Amino acid sequence: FVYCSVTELKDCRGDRLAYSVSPEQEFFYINGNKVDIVSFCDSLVFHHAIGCFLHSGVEEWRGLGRKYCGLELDKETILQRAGRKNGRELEMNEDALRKLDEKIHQRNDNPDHRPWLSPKTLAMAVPGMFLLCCIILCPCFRSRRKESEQAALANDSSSKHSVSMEVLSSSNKIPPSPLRVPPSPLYSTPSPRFSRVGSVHLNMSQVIKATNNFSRSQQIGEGGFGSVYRAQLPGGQVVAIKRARREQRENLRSEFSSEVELLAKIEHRNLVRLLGYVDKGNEYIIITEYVPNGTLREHLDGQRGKILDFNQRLEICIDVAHALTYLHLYAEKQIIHRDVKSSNILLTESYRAKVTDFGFARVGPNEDDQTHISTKVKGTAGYLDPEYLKTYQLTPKSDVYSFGVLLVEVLTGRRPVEMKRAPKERITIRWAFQKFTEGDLAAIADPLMEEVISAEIVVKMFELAFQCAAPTRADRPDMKEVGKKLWGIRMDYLRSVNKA
Ligand SMILES: Nc1ncnc2c1ncn2[C@@H]1O[C@H](COP(=O)(O)OP(=O)(O)OP(=O)(O)O)[C@@H](O)[C@H]1O
Repeated sequence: FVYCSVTELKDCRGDRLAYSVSPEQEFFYINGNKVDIVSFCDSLVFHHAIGCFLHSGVEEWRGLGRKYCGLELDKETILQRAGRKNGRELEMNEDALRKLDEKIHQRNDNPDHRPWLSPKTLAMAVPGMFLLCCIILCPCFRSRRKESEQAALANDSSSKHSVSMEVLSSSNKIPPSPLRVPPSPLYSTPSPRFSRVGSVHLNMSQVIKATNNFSRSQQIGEGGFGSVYRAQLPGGQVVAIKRARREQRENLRSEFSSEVELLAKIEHRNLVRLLGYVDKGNEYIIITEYVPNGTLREHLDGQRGKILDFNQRLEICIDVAHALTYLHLYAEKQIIHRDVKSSNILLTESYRAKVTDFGFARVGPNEDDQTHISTKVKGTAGYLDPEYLKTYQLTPKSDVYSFGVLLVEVLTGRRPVEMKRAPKERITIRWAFQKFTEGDLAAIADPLMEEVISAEIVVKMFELAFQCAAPTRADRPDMKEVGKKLWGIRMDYLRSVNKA
């Protein structure tokens, strides 16, 4: 299934997306510049979400979106837009979009850029919100999301976008910078050599036995890397066994090395622990601790029974903030996760969070005077830092951006990109920010959350989310600061609950 053509997608603002794929090569372009697949898909998701039209080859574009970006382009929207491409409706869309864009996105190339939440914006927005929400949001949280909407959300594929990562070279092995806290004996690992990794040492036949020959009944999940199985070892220990997908094993070699090498170096209660691995012949298998209570995304979708209450959501966010702070600041080498998203957050029975999936993770800058590393863009559409997308410069602030998107996701219950929504609502963070500035908190809080929460608390959470997801990395706080702020919000929340 190969495209051998060049096609263009005109967007409402004049960008042109194009691709050219032959059996040997595939190229992706934005405005004539060759870009990598992640930038291309991110752009495609965005342009489609805002209701742009296809210049030609609707079916080709749909196939492309599905194959490379895990994106189901909505045929009806495309055709409708295509039919009206010179019409007034599109001009109005462009205009509205431009205004919204100017309002919420300070441009990266503007030296006078300010964070989305400047004190002035807040000064205007917060009193409005208090008036509108009458201090408490009692009725706001009570409406239930319709079942059909749930089904549509479940079908949304925005979170599936995996691209393999380059091998972590030995040049990435760095001494800890003087600014970084020296690793405690608890965190240090005795040897980076794979053969000594972890506490579980299984050979392939033991893995086959433990998984009942990779039986479907033991399969608990499927991701870009492959399938994940629950297995009980002879001593009774329950583990997760991740097996690379057959057809992708060669491509995934680098992702596998990356995940094993990085997981081997970390130990934190909010990070999934590596127990062992198998790298034999054509098999790549990672054995990690088993985390029994599903992913955060499944809980937000209501697929796991009881809906997460506000306090649980807050604690999960604090756990993730701690995990990222550890990776950025306290691990032996700075690690940038690069794929922070709700489906990579696993929950324990007591709803504590553990961050997983280090397939895209990278060691941070290795020189004291280096602020970033330049690298191909990897990650998941919707969570990707726009500055990293534009400059290819990776810093821990890219994880902070993704964390901001995650906070909005946790508060609204919506995925970062929801293609089945009206065009204005498809990019969740833009829609949420628009509603936030209008003071309409009731519209953005997750309707599945049924509690009464003080508007002040909700405002603080959204403020923090938008600060984390500021377009420019200099405007984003670091993860340690984010963790502290979340703690403060939790204290306020507990006080407000005790008072009530
Ligand atoms: N340690 C674990 N304990 C319990 N369930 C797990 C564990 N690891 C993964 N899973 C389940 O398997 C699913 C897929 O796992 P994972 O996301 O790690 O695979 P992946 O191929 O790396 O995915 P991605 O497409 O995000 O790269 C998860 O969504 C989760 O449901």
